[in-house]
Amino acid sequence: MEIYLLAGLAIVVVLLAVGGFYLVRTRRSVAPGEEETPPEVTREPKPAAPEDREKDGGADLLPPAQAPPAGEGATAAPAEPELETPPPSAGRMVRLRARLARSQSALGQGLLNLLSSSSLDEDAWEEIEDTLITADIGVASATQIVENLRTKVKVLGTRDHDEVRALLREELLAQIRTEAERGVRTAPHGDRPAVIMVVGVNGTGKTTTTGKLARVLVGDGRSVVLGAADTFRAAASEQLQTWGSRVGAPVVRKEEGADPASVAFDAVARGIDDGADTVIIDTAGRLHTKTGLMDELGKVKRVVEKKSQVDEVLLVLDATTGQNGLRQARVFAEVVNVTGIALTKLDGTAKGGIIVQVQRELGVPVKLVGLGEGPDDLAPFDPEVFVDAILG
Ligand SMILES: Nc1nc2c(ncn2[C@@H]2O[C@H](COP(=O)(O)OP(=O)(O)OP(=O)(O)O)[C@@H](O)[C@H]2O)c(=O)[nH]1
Repeated sequence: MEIYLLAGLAIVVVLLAVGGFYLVRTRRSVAPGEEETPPEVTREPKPAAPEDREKDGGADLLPPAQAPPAGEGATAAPAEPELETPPPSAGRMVRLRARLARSQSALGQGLLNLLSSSSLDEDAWEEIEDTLITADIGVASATQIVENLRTKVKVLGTRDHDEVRALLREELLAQIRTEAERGVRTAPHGDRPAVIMVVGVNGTGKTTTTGKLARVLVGDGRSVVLGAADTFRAAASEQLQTWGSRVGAPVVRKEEGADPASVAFDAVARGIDDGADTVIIDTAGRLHTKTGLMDELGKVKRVVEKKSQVDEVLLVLDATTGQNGLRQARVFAEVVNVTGIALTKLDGTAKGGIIVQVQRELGVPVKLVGLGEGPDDLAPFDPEVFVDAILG
């Protein structure tokens, strides 16, 4: 009997020892954090709910916050990309004044030297006019400025540097100021976002300006949706996605070659669904034929207007392209109702006079100026800051 008891006890001890050994081994093979993972967390990314896809209108909607960072496992919560806080629109041009002064002050200094010289003869007046024309101010405006200055200098009999500067400032401002409202219309209408179409020839800085404008608006506290309707070049949509990601603005995009009007429509639909303040649509601007351009931009506008009115059609113009750029601008103005001009690359040319000429020719104000390749190098145009930068 005792033998049976002892044998029973020995079996229990052996079973306990073997059980303990396996328990320890199993626990060691589990990574420390993993044992807390609830079983229902799956390794597969959750497919989008059908209603979400419907809401996106089938477009490739890639808001950055939802895209998992490359190389990370699907179990890890997608890291929120750090969003940038761009500076507000107010005071931007003042901050960029040094750039303007660098590119434009040779014009102002040349004019001031000529005007305050003791021998202000016919040749000097001709040289003043040539200097203005060389700065792309246009013949009509240059002639008018010279005529007005001649009269004033004669009447006042002045050569004093400060007085001459004040006269020139007045004349330049008179040419640059316009009656038309210079602010970009970005405020929503009730539950509908403001819609801005950005048009222009490729390479002028259209996509960059669209991205920079989104930053200006985000800096002013507005919510923005971007539409990559330049489907002609896949890189343009990628580029816009990057701009949007940096400030948390959703970008509505589709595959290369997709119908630009459908992207624009989806972008506005997304803007309405999201309760966004402003939708900005980057369009393709290849100048194939005038009819082709008219058809494309006309269709984009018509289709957008099924959802919401178009508040602004901003024409992007490269300041370094001079007369060629103006010719292109004329074509755009003929096919679409341009409401404002975004003049880019003003940091790269001394021909800031193009502002006067383009406003005069197209009858629409320059609303924005690009003063560099940096993300915040776009500013609402301020004529006084501009003229003061020219005159030093
Ligand atoms: N220096 C300077 N460069 C600028 C400015 N604005 C845009 N650019 C540059 O101009 C180049 C063309 O800009 P994009 O925005 O790609 O031009 P786009 O008109 O959209 O052309 P696509 O993308 O081909 O449609 C880029 O290298 C920009 O960085 C500016 O104000 N100053």
